[in-house]
Amino acid sequence: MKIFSAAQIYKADKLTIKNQQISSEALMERAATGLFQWLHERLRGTSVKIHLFCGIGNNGGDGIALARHLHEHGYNVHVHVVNYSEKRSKDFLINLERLKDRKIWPDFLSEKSTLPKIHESDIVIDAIFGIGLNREPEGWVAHLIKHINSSGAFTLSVDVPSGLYSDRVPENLEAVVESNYVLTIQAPKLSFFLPQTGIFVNQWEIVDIGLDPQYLEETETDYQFITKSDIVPLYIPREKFAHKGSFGHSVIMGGSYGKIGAVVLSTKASLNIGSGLVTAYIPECGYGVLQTAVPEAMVVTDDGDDHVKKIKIPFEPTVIGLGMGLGTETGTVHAISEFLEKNKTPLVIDADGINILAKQPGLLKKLPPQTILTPHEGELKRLLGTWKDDFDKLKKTMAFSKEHDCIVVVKGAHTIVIYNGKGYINSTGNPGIATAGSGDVLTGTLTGLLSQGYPALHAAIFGVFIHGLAGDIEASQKGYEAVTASSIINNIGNAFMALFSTKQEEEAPSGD
Ligand SMILES: NC(=O)C1=CN([C@@H]2O[C@H](COP(=O)(O)OP(=O)(O)OC[C@H]3O[C@@H](n4cnc5c(N)ncnc54)[C@H](OP(=O)(O)O)[C@@H]3O)[C@@H](O)[C@H]2O)[C@H](O)CC1
Ligand SMILES: [K+]
Repeated sequence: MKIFSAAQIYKADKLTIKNQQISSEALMERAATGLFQWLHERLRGTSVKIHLFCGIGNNGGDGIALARHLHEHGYNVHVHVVNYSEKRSKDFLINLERLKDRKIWPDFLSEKSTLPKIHESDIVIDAIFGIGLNREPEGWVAHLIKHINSSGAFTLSVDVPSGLYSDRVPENLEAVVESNYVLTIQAPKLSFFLPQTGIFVNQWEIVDIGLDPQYLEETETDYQFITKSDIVPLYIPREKFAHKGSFGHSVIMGGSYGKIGAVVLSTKASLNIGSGLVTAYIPECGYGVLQTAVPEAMVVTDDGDDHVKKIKIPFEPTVIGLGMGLGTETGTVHAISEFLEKNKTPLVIDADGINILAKQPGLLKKLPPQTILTPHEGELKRLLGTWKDDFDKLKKTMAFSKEHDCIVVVKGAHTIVIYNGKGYINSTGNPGIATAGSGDVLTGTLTGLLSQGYPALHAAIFGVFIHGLAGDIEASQKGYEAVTASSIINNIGNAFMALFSTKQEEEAPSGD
C-alpha cells in the first residue's frame, strides 16, 4: 500500500477532478459520505452527543459536511467552527451554507471564546487541521486541542490527528489531537508509523474517495506500507522435484561463551523458514549445545574456545548470517575484519557484527552488494551517528544505504526496510516480540530466505513480515508478555499457513 506525500495527494485531487469531471465539492462529499457510513454503522442512531470541531479549510469542510449527514439521520450534533484564519476554503463555505440551510447553527470559536464542555461519554470528531497544516497552531488552538485531549471523550480524527504533519515532527507535541481512531482519506500518512508521531494515531482506517486510479497506480512513493497483498507475490513456491540442495546452505556465524543461545535461535529460524542446510559456525565451547539443541544443523567450530578468533569455513555457503552473540573481543574483531576483507558470500549482519562495522567503518566498503544489516536503535546510532528526529533518522539511513549499497532493516514497532531511496514499512508484529533473542530469530529468518534464492530486498521485506506475523499468532494465543523468541520460531510455519489461508479475513486497509 503506497504512502503518498501531501503534495501527491493534492495532485491526485486535481487529476481526479479533471479526469472524472467532478467538482472539488463533490469529492468532499465522497469523503463525508465515507466518514458518515463508518460512524453510522457503529453508532446506529444512538443519542450520544457528538461534538464536531471543524477548521476553516477542507479538513473542516469534511467535518461540516459530515455534520449535515449526521443531522439528517437524527444524531445529536454540536458543531464548533475553529476560526483560526480568515481564509475559509470554498468548499468549507459551501458546506457551511448547507448546514445553515438545515437550521444547524455552529458556534464560532476564536481566541476569546470559552471552551465548550466535553463530557467523557461524548464523541469528538476532530476536523480542525488536515494535511494542509504548515505551521504550529496558535496558542488558543493549542489550548483547545489540549482541552479535547483531556476530556477523555472518544476522539475520531478526519484524515490526520489535527496538529500532526504527514512528514515531520510537530514543534509542539501538546498541540496535537490524541486520536482514538483516524479515518484517513485514501491513503495512510508516513507520520502514522514513526514512534514520535505515531503515538497520536491509536488506530486508523482508510476512507476511499476514488481518487484517480491511474495516478495512484503509476505514481512512485518513497514509502510503502507492506501488507499481506504485497507479501504473497514475493513468495517463491517449492518445485515438486526440489531437493534440499535447491534451498541453499546457510551459515550462522556467531556466539561466544554465555551467548551460544543466540546462534541456536538463528540456526533454528533459518531451518524453519526453509533453508536447505544450515551450519552453525561457533567457538568450541558451543559445540555440545548446538548439536543437542538443533540436531538438524551441522556445526563447524572455530579455533577459539570462548570466542571466534580465526574464521575458516571448509565449504562454499550460499549465505552467511553473522554477528549474533559474537562479542567484540579484540581477537574476534580481528577475525571478522580479516574475514570481511576477502569474503564474497552474501551476508546478513546483526548485533556485534554491526558493532564491529561501526568500529571499523572501512570494512563497509568490503561488504558484498545488497548486504542486509539488521540494527536496533543503538546499533544504528553507532553506524550513523545521532539524528534529529524519526524523519531525519530515515533520511540518514537512506543515504547510508545508498552509499554502501546495503539493505538496512530499521527495527522498531513498525520495522522499516530501507533500500535504494525507498522505505518498506512492515504491518505485522506487536509489543510482545520486543523480547530477548527476537532479533536473532529475524537474522536467521532473513539468512534462510536468501539461502533459498529470494532476492535480498524481497528476503528482507518478506522475512520481517513473517517474523512479525509469527509473533502476532503467538500473541493472539498467549498475550504479549509470554511471547518468546523460541515461540516466534515455532510459529513461522503457522505464519506461512496464514499467508495462504483462505479462511483468513480479507485484508482490511487499516492498522493499529
Ligand atoms: N484528496 C483528498 O485527500 C481530499 C481531502 N480533503 C480534505 O482536505 C484536507 C486538506 O485541506 P486543506 O484545505 O488543504 O488544508 P487544511 O484543512 O488542513 O488547512 C486549511 C488551511 O489552514 C492554514 N493553516 C495551516 N497551518 C495553520 C496553522 N497552524 N494555523 C492556522 N492556519 C493554518 C493553511 O492555509 P494558509 O494559506 O494560511 O497557509 C491551510 O490551507 C485533507 O486533510 C482532507 O481532510 C477533501 O475534503 C477531499 C479531497
Ligand atoms: K483532522
